[in-house]
Amino acid sequence: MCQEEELRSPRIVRVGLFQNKIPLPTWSSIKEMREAVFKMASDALGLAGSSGVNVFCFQEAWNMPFAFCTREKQHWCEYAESAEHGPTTSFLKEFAKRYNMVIISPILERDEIHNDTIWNTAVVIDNHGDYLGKHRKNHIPRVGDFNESTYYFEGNTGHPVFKTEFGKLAINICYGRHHPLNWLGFGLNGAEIVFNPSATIGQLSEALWGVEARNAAIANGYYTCAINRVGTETFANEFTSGDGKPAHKDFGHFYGSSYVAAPDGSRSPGLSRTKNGLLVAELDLNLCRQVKDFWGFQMTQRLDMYADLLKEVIKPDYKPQVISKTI
Ligand SMILES: NC(=O)NCCC(=O)O
Repeated sequence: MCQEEELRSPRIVRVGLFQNKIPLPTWSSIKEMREAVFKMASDALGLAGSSGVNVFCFQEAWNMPFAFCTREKQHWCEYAESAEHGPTTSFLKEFAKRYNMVIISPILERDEIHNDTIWNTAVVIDNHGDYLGKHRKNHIPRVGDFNESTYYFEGNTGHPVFKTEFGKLAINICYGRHHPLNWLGFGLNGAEIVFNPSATIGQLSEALWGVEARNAAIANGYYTCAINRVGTETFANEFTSGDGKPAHKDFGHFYGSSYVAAPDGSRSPGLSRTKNGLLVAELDLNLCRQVKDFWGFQMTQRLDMYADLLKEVIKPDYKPQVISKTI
């Protein structure tokens, strides 16, 4: 619970987390899909705008089927677009300006300047409708049907924090939530809210979902906003999971359950496991410093000691520091 302070006024920010099913079957044309998904987004953004949301975030790869399970290149790579000037960013700029709202838009990015490379990228549009910057997913899964390394490499944008009129924001895309150092990186750069746009399924990760972003909020003294995709996506062609089981056409159930966690360990209820939804939560950013002052996790974190350890561990001739009884 955030306390009143003598010297600082409350810094209230309203966040909007949107989880959505794809509105059309996966085999629809890209043009039809784009039209339908943009229509759905307009409604969600309108609702967020009328609810006074200051920062809105979509789920990972929100405007396309989560097709990476198929390992097919044709069609799916056509969804990739410029972060700066692509159709999705152009579409969202208007809404950001109209509703005075920062919009975080995780998309499949195509970087035409660098040889048409493809990335998993979150685009940040500021509340004046201007492109502010982008972050590329740092950790790419190689687990189950999450065959994302077929499409793009690990990101090369570090741990950027976007300074906005509504606080210092960062984005830790999906699988990056399993990496405590990734969360730490955004904290070290001063993030006050870290969004975790995701696409993950029941059998794989539901047991971890409520723990990881919440723990990151506690450990790093910032708010976290975990947003998961929702629904079951079925594809035209069968694919295998490399586990000896029969080929199949669907990925499993994306279980939604988006939520917000605070640096004091409290959290919001989660959205539905099966339905689209917009979670609106009001945060007082002053809580970040209050929790840091109280617990002292940052003051006691001994970065120098861990920096030395990491420097040693990455050496090819590193010998693990194990002490055993010699006879
Ligand atoms: N999209 C993505 O990174 N999913 C990986 C599965 C998980 O992290 O739960």
